[in-house]
Amino acid sequence: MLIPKGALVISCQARADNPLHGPVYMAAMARAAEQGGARGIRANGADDIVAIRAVTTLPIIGIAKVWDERFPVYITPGFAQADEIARAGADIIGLDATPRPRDGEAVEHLIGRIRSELGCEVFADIATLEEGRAAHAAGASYVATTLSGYTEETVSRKTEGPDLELLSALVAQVPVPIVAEGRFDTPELVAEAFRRGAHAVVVGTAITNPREITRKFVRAIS
Ligand SMILES: CC(=O)N[C@H](C=O)[C@@H](O)[C@H](O)[C@H](O)COP(=O)(O)O
Repeated sequence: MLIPKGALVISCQARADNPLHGPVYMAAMARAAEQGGARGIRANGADDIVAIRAVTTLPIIGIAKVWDERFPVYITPGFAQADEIARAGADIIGLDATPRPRDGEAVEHLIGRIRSELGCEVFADIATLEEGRAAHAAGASYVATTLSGYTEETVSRKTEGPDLELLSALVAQVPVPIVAEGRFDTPELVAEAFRRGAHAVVVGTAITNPREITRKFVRAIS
């Protein structure tokens, strides 16, 4: 297992409209995260992954976001994207493991192919306990709460903070390393995730998105 128990993983992602978009900035973010004690990096797209791979030996959870208005699934929807990010240097392939429609094969099949053909661990982003169970049954190496609050089924449960209830339910009922991800935006919430039995915690926006961090401060004074 590449992500050690107790690891803080930092998600280094910036979309095209973000001033920090681009491999140079994301590689610098990854180096800063490593110097700060991160034990894994989550990154999007082959260009960023190549640049991050060149500056760190930390395990990389690679994802490839592809937006297609015909399908709700955008995190590594198919094998072609998984193959591309594995070649770029990702050790672990992160993907949307919900059963929602996607441009490609069924997720169970996709998980099996990533393991057997690419030899990579699979990091399953899910939104419900049932989806966590199914991802484990399909052979995922890690199950993460990433998509809670972001699928049609769970959007009504989206709170400002993370979905701690889902985290606890997964830890109790799904026998695979459970990763806390999504809106863990304070050190206290990260500590709470570990108290609840998380194997690792992924933090993104609160550490690597200065624009959102600034907005949070500005909201507090306006
Ligand atoms: C729902 C979705 O697409 N989540 C994405 C997955 O890669 C990222 O946009 C998040 O930043 C990441 O999951 C980390 O979460 P947070 O930024 O809340 O710490």
